[in-house]
Amino acid sequence: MLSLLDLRARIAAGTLTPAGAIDLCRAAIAAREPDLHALVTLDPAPAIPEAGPLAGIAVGVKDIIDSAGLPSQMGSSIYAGWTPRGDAAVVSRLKRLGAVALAKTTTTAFASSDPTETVNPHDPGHTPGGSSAGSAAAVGAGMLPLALGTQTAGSVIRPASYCGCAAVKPSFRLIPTVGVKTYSWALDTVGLFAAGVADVAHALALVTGRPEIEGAEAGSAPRIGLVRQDFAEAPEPAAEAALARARQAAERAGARVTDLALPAELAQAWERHRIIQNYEGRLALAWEYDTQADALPPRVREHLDAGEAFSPAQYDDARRHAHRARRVLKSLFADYDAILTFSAPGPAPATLAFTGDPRFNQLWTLMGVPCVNVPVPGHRLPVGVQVIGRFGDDGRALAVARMIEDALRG
Ligand SMILES: NC(=O)CC(=O)O
Repeated sequence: MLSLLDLRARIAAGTLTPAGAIDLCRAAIAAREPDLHALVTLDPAPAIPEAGPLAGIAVGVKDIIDSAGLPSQMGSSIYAGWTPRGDAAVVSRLKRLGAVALAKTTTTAFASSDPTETVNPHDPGHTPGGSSAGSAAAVGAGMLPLALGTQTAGSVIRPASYCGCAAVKPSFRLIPTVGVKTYSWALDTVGLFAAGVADVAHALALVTGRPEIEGAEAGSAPRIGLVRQDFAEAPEPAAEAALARARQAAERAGARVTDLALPAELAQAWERHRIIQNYEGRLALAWEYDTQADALPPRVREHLDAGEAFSPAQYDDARRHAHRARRVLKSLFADYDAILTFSAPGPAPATLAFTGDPRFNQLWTLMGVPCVNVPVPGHRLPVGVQVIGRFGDDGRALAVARMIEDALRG
């Protein structure tokens, strides 16, 4: 994969120019994209700033996030050719840092769960995951050093796990969603994909203007709660093995890892995630649903039909459960520095018709807490584990994730 930090170091050392770094991506895209189908649009002649902390860094932008002058097609025929005038807030920030919005990456329709044409960079017979399919695949394939995604259920962490790259779904609203097509205003979170955890941390610190995110320390003996989320169906053996390896690596690095059973309030919130997601999705996509329902692919249609059936009382009840669970989780974090759990039920499923199950992700999206995917080496197809921090403690979550990543690589 292309490391953002490595490219920046070579540019700082004068052995690579920003234009040269972009050319490296173009060459990798030329080599891999014909088989991968991760990109929707490639900017033929983007401005390439010479200066800035992200000068020379090409970014993939999920096709529900606006980049001025490039179409935002939402993975749907309804928006074929739709081209926004301006940048989404996060894209504008990246450009100000010197980055180049080189390509729009594939998304499932409206960031829901219908498949895209993108394939897994490690095996074309397997899904790359979703909904941020193209971003995860492009970074995992070494075509881009940085990509933007979004997560409403598991759309950053799960595809990163399937494609073998690092990713962060930050604390809720840490990155603005202005200029991002909304599915659920209570859940949608902009996330980042990059080769390794250090690359992701560097990008998040710059994008948010918070250098403390990159400077945070894991501590000499971080307290890690190992959470199995037993309320979700059991994972596959490969995910179990990855979690066990990550636990051993964390303990080798000095962490104190203890099994943590989540209180009932968390399971109750977990099972109500879909009510909030689809009730809000039905309202957010009212124009599309009311005027062009036949153009919606089957899974989006199914989710919006479900949203149509939920009452305001059910929605309000789900939000009360979520609020209660956030309070319980906050008190849990008094005794832990991070949580370690599954990123996905297993390796990428051997199909292109299904983007995978977000059952190990959805609770944490609803809780609004930072989640980091750490690739775990040793499997033919990538399997990741998820490091989760308390709300607003993105730096420490990334530091603990980095500690585990280093120990796994050691
Ligand atoms: N947008 C999402 O998070 C949906 C998913 O997890 O597949």
